[in-house]
Amino acid sequence: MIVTVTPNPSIDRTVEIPVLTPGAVLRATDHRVDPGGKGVNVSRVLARFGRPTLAVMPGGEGELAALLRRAGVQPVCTPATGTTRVNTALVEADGTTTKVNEPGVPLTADQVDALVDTVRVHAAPADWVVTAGSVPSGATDDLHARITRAARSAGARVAVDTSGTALAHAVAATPDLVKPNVAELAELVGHPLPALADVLAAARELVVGGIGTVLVSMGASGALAVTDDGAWHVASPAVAVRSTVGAGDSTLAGYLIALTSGAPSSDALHHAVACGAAAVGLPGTAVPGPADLDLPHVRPATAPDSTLDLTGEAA
Ligand SMILES: Nc1ncnc2c1ncn2[C@@H]1O[C@H](COP(=O)(O)OP(=O)(O)OP(=O)(O)O)[C@@H](O)[C@H]1O
Ligand SMILES: O=P(O)(O)OC[C@@]1(O)O[C@H](CO)[C@@H](O)[C@@H]1O
Repeated sequence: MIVTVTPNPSIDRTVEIPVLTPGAVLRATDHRVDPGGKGVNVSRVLARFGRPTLAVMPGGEGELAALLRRAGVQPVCTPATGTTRVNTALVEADGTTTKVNEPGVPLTADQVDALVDTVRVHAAPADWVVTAGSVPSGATDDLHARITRAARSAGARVAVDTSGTALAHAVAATPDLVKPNVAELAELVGHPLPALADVLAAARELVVGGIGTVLVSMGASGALAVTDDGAWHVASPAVAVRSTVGAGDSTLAGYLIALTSGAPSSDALHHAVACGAAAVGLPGTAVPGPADLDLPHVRPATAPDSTLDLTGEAA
């Protein structure tokens, strides 16, 4: 069982437009609504792969909980007052995505404590707890670190996907896995990472500091996994990009699905990249299931090629 935690969940609204012209009245060619938030998306992928999962999140039994149940995910709602935020993605015909994320429902100190306590309870029977996304106002930037410590004290392994100061706090709590993208990792280590060699060095630094696995998603350049046992890179296959929203969450879910099936890190990374690539081929925040994967077209994991230039990815 994998429990996910999304302190700042969302309803994701995607509007497809031919091209984004600031200041113009744009006519949508299509639109859709998905449950959203990083942990929520990980749970949705797990559910599509038939894996048991719970999605812990602040909020009542409203529209988001109903959407999640329809997606086969059991929500665990913790106390919060307010309406779930709506995050809007404007997706152009070439797949370029502009995202507007609302701030979300603020939490009181008691509501933050209730979230952490709920995680502790549900972490006890879990193999992994994934805590991910932004920190809502009212909570402090050490929220994912607190959740990491609570889940670990209950015996679960912990994966974190967040950014900025919240990621720095989480790293100090040494979770079992972190999943930054290149820009997030660069901010964490405090310098740009223009080549795969730089990303590898930064990831190794974290592993030496006590993080079990650093899984770096690198957009069109695929993903890198670094553990105590080694480092592997898997390139992304060429994909017609429909929407990149949720690709990182699908990558993390794909990694954990394979790992908890007993796969070694190299094969887990292969599965992760297949899931990420499948996600970008789907509209909005739609997430992949087994039938969406094109495993034969994803190249096997190799030792990272230090000369690979990542310029073009956010470095
Ligand atoms: N343009 C692309 N072409 C092919 N694959 C892609 C592309 N963009 C993303 N991917 C796949 O999706 C994975 C995750 O992408 P990315 O690194 O952009 O995640 P992210 O920044 O965490 O995204 P998000 O926060 O929106 O979930 C990549 O490792 C890759 O497998
Ligand atoms: O505002 P945050 O919490 O950083 O990110 C929220 C979000 O952009 O992340 C998911 C994609 O990873 C979306 O479903 C959601 O809208």
